[in-house]
Amino acid sequence: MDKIRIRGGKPLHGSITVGGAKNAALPLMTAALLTDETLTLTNLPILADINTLCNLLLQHGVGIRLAGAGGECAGRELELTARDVTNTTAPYDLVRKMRASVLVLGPLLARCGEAKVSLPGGCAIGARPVDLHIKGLEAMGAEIRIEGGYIVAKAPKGGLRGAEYVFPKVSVGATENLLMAATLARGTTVLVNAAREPEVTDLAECLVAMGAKITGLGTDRLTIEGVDRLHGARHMVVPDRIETGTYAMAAAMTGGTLDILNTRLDLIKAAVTALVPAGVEFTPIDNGVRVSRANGELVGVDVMTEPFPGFPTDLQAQMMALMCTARGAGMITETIFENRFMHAPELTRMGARITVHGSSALVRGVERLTGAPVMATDLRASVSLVLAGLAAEGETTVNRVYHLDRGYERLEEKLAACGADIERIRAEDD
Ligand SMILES: CC(=O)N[C@H]1[C@@H](OP(=O)(O)OP(=O)(O)OC[C@H]2O[C@@H](n3ccc(=O)[nH]c3=O)[C@H](O)[C@@H]2O)O[C@H](CO)[C@@H](O)[C@@H]1O
Ligand SMILES: C=C(OP(=O)(O)O)C(=O)O
Repeated sequence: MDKIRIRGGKPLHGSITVGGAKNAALPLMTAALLTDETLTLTNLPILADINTLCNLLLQHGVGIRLAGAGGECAGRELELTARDVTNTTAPYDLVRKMRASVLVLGPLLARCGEAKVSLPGGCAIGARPVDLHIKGLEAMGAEIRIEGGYIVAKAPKGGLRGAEYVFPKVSVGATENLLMAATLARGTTVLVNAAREPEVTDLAECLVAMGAKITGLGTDRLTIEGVDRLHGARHMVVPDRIETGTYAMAAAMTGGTLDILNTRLDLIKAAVTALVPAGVEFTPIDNGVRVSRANGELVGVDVMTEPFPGFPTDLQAQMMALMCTARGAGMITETIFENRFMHAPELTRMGARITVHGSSALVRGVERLTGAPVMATDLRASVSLVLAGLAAEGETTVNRVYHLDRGYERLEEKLAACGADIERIRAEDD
């Protein structure tokens, strides 16, 4: 397995270009199942998760063509054409690799009237059930049973029916699945307490470009009037706000200045609201944002993760790494996932002072972290260890970096170009 070795203590200076959001690109790709025409996605990130979903869509019969993969992010295009859906089963071997695979359920059911999708199962950060996806589709008339680890779903005669569904808790994935299913349902669907994440809005905008009738974009109440068919479209994937926030924290933690390009400040408002009192300065620049420390010192702040527009859980681990070297203490409360502090013991190996009590972690800043061998446990935990390594004194080795490759494109290259001493040790060279 590849590792990443970092010799810390070098301030980062330069510019980093952010890619399209993984968490937008994945649902957008599954939307291709809704039409027999071509959906072209631009600003596509090249990531392990994108490959995994390509493999799943290929076995459903989707034709896929990647253009311009060698160029800058904005030049990347993926053409997806589901002229015929030849297979409505999403097998365990592909679904287990990535939870977002469950997003084929709504589109398959809406387009083909049936779907058999492996349960994605639990994962490191929490149990992550899919009950809301299932209940919402049942409200639209689907008959669903769980059989042999699969969700086996059938639409009623004549197709899914519009319905009102009130989410008992906010779910990004369930909102996306139901939104896609509703575009081809008979009648009107109203999704209440829907997720408002920018990636959900990006999906809704793409569906509208494909001919869907959706109102309430960006709000927690989405109204979808079903249409008979959708057509092809060309859509640019929204910039990755989590990648943006991660590099912003890298600049602040190393005491450098980064221009983060191809992104939008409005996507990370909640992070900015937390980071400014922590001593981070954000200056809007052309096509992005400049980030540095305001007065040389970071200070501890309290942060609670919440659904958008609150502080994103996908930036919680990075925020914890930042607070490890801040003056004073801060409390981080995780309200979305029940097991998302696995980076805490690894950060502690680097000298951090963190006490976890249930869903809260008290982080007391230390003068400096020291390099150590650490283990990545999930995607954002991994990158928090990279951030800690960049700020630490001495050498850090992050093991199991395949997690990182799910969500960060050319991470070590981007950081090295800004002065980080970071390299990937390939398994075969180790
Ligand atoms: C590919 C993608 O976009 N992943 C993101 C998406 O994951 P994902 O869509 O899986 O996350 P959800 O918003 O669905 O999960 C939020 C909470 O709801 C719970 N829940 C969810 C569905 C359900 O049927 N029942 C249920 O109880 C989950 O266990 C979790 O506690 O949103 C999360 C929350 O912003 C992010 O951390 C992930 O990076
Ligand atoms: C948890 C994440 O992704 P996923 O939902 O694909 O596991 C993430 O992007 O941080």
